[in-house]
Amino acid sequence: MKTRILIVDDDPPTREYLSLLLAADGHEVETASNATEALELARARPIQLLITDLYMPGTGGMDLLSHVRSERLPFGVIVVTGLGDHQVALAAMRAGADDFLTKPIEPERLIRRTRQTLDRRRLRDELEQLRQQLREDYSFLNMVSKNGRMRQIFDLIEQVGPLGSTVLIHGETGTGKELVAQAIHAASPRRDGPWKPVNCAALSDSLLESELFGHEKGAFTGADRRRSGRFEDAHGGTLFLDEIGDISPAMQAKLLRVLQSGTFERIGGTETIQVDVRIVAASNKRLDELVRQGAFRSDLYYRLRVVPIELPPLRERREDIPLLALHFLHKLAARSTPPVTEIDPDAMHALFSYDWPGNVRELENAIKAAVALADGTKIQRSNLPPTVAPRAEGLAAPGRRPAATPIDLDRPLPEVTDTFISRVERDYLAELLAMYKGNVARCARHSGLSRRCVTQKLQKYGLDRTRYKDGSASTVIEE
Ligand SMILES: Nc1ncnc2c1ncn2[C@@H]1O[C@H](COP(=O)(O)OP(=O)(O)OP(=O)(O)O)[C@@H](O)[C@H]1O
Repeated sequence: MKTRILIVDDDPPTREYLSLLLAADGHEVETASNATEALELARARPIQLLITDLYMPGTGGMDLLSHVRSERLPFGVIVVTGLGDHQVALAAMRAGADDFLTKPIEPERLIRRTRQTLDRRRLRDELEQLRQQLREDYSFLNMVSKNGRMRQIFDLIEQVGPLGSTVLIHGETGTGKELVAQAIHAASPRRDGPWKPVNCAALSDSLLESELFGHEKGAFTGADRRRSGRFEDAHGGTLFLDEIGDISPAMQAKLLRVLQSGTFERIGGTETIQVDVRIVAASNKRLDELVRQGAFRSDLYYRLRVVPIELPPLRERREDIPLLALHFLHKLAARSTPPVTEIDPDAMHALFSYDWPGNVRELENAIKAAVALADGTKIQRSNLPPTVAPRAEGLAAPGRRPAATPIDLDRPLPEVTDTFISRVERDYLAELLAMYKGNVARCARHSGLSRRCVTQKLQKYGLDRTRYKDGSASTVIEE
């Protein structure tokens, strides 16, 4: 479907020029000569982008912009400013413009920036949709996923949850094995009974045995009183045996006996105890491999894997990354002031591109860290851990940092804060100095600023124009 773009300018030749270029790029274009007409058109039929001149007789582009944003009209806005109108452009960005274009507008720049803004808008709309769907379609007992394999697992949990069969979950670390086990418990008639998890890898053989089966008073040194084990405690509920692949052959034999008979004795005791417990086991090691290597008993393996569940790693269900990221953001939002509720598209792109060896847990931790670092209500790429979003390359000499150059002077400003403005302005001036080899007059002419203003700003940012004379300082700015 073609995108509809509305161009607002009081100057007929400009309207004509912009319309021809954008129509040639495959967009459907409408034009308006003033803000009132533009608002009527935008309300009458949906548009995806509004490109408006800022200076028009009557209601100007800035007022049009604030109408659009206060009415929450769902389209992108690019404002057109005069050469050197950086302050005005920044004010428009603050008021909700997606980008600005400086006159005179070259065709190639118009097309590129229009496409960029449309892409960003599309991404933002998709995120908004995701947010909605997150609440409606994609959650299941504390889990979220839109991935086909995961949805099949959710269906399976619904089916086998009520049956009481033993379940064996396999998945890499952090893929959600415990959450799935909890969901099985929650989907069963035992949901009001006890839920008892045991991490089998964390305990030595003797401690694990006592943890699972309990002990009598005096059974071993330090057993000064009788203690019930997890099997007993889980009576009427679910026992979750995590990292089952790590238990020793001796423990495997003991466990098998309990699973076969449904009975056991406490350590040091003679009383046979019978319990009604559902077993859910999990491992990040492949038990079938361990069986093949002779490290895990096959009879125990088959007893455990009555219902096997294979959890896919996050990199094989990338469509879940934005969904999970927003899910964790919502969970954390209440804890931060102001609440961090958004993820910048660049940051989302980094999340989406990373391989997540630590799976969902690593993603959750990355979002937690980013929320703690976020300045404002949005997570930026720079707030993410460096493993996820590597910092800009650069083998800068000590005390120096690579400039953000070569900066693209046509790039839309992603986030408008005072520090950001200063950084952009400094990088912009450094880029100009490099381009014009330190010639202030030419920098002034290019930027539309007065020479005095350029000189003042160079002083403010500690930029020494003489260092750019021979062209060698083009990539380094003194900190
Ligand atoms: N589909 C999901 N939706 C929402 N949260 C999830 C999902 N999967 C995992 N999580 C969250 O990710 C974290 C790790 O999940 P969990 O502890 O269940 O993984 P695990 O596979 O048991 O990890 P380990 O292998 O280290 O024992 C938890 O905080 C969990 O709540």
